[in-house]
Amino acid sequence: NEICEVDVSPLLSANASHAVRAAAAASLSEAFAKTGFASVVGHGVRTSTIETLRASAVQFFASDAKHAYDKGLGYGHGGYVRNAEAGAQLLGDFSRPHDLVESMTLGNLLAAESVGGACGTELSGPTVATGGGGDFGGGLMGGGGGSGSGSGGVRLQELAGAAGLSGSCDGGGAEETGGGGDKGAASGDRPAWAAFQSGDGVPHLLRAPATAFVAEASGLGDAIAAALELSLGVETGEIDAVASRQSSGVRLALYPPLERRAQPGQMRYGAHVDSGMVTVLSIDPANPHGLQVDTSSVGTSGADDERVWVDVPHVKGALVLNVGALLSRWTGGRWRASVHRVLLGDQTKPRLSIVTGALGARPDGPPFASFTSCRQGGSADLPPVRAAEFLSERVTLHRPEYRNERGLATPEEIEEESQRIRTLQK
Ligand SMILES: O=C(O)CCC(=O)C(=O)O
Ligand SMILES: [Fe+2]
Repeated sequence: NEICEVDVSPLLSANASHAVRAAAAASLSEAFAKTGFASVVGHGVRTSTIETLRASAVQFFASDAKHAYDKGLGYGHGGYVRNAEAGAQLLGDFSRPHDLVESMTLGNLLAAESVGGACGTELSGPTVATGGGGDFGGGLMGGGGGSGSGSGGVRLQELAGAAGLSGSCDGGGAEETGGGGDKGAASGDRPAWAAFQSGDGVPHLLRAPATAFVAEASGLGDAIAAALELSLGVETGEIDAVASRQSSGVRLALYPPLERRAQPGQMRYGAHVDSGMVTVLSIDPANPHGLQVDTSSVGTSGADDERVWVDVPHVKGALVLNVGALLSRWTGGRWRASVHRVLLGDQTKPRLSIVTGALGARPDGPPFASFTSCRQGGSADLPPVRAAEFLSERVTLHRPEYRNERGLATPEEIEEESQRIRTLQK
């Protein structure tokens, strides 16, 4: 398989020799240069931590209480959304129905580091995803500015009450799926929904497992920075001026079993490139198929029939890392932001992805074109961009309502916008 497996443990260890670190950096950098993707082991996240978060997420999505986290604002405001993402729009393709995914975006899990995210967004304005994840998914899971979670308490309580959640929150299965931590809070004389309200927008059920996950994944930011330094010759100071090494958000994406046939052209996640720096993905071991990467060199403006799709293999214990559009720009295209998609796969089974980011763009960073060592000095250079603007625009691009929100009515207007979008990344 063309998706390389890389052991990044030397990049996380202070004890490894320079030669060993340089070799690991070279492997990761090669993978990012070739396909933009790597299956990474030695990443520092315990299997039990991933399993615990996975079990809690399954329980969360199985519960009606998830609707209390839907702010009613669609994608880009954090919290829970369903059928509210259209990944193909990130490549300027407005012809497809929404993706068959529901997601819960949690930002600001590491309060002291609230701005870290790697996933793409990390912005804190109300128009941006508050969750971390960074680029995840489609895009963005940004690091998580956390602002979107304010006001939560009362509204969540009202919503939960209105939704009649004061009984059990399980809907048939939550108790069995276990994850542990929350049963105590959801039993006894405390209404079940109360368990979902603590933590200012982060369900109690998810807070500890998601926080453990991002904390353990935090070494990956250093690993990516080390790879930039050792393999691409980027200066440490330059990295830290535009990027944060700590992601604080998570995006949980559930592709539910299909109840009816998908519409023509519909996918679990349409072909897209991620938006931010480096996305970190835990693939569902119970339903690992579906994620594919375009290994052709046609890039973002290629036609569908020119693409060469390769399955991203499920490597036990590995996390999948992939490069986003912003980091690709900033490395002068040396690291590729590859087009990828999630096919329907086994539609009878759910598929649950856990997404965060490693290395996030600083939301307050200056306009930036590329690292000095990666500068091409020619027409191939893309102009400087401010991460905050770049990422928030891409957050809104996920929204199926984008066309209407932008007032794009005629085929010509849509085509013009599509072409503009395709020039946003290398
Ligand atoms: O769920 C997956 O396997 C990948 C999803 C994805 O590409 C994304 O969230 O950016
Ligand atoms: Fe993606």
